[in-house]
Amino acid sequence: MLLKTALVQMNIAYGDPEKNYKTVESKIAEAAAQYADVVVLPELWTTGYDFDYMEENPDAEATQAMTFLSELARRHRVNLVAGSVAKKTEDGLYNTMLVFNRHGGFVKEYSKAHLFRLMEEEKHLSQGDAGGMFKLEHGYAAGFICYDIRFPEWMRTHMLHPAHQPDVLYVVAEWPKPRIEQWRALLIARAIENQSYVVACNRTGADPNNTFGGHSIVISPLGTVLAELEEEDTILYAEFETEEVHEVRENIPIFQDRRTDMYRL
Ligand SMILES: O=C(O)CCC(=O)C(=O)O
Repeated sequence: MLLKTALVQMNIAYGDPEKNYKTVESKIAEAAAQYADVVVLPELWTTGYDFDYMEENPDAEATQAMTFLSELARRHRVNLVAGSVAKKTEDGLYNTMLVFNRHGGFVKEYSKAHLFRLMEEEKHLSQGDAGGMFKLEHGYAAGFICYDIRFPEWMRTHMLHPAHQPDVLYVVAEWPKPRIEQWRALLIARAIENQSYVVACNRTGADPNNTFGGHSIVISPLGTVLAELEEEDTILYAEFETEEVHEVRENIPIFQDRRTDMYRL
């Protein structure tokens, strides 16, 4: 299937959900007017890394965020890989990705599995303990959040799903500028080693502690960069044929050639 993706590389207003909601509403409308099939938002787009706000959040259970996203998906007839938001449950506060289909139907939530100590996530958040697999009209996909991309075994675990191998790996992030070369290198490696499309949306701008590097990027299963931004506040569009993963996987059948009998010392 030909899939048109739209990655919203936005500057997130720190601790100001009202402003971020307005931005996201207009960006989704803009992407839908360009006939995007899937719109991708960055990590923690409602508040940024404002942990004080997250802990006092009036929308603690993300009910408002979910209603808002569902309504936008339905109104604009777009699938949403809607970045992540802070979401409280009885077990803790999570950094949670939300996915909706074109009809506004809730598809998936995935809570960040690997918490990033350099930004003190482990002091404020709980780590998710379930996978990021989901299905949209284009087929199976998996979602990851920022630091997750440093864990190839986590992404590979999704590729080894017994029934459904994902074709597209979605990544949402607030990745700082000083390590943006690592962001690119890690994402290209993840695309090649998993023979999958990687669709990775980062934020731009700054908060009181960090400057973020942008470079939202779409990468083919061969590791070719199909589209990439620098640090501008804009939408990145890229379209690709999801079926191409099958040709790549048949040509160099890495999933058949794994030596699982040897992968322990
Ligand atoms: O791994 C990195 O360098 C950045 C990760 C990060 O910023 C995050 O997970 O929020």
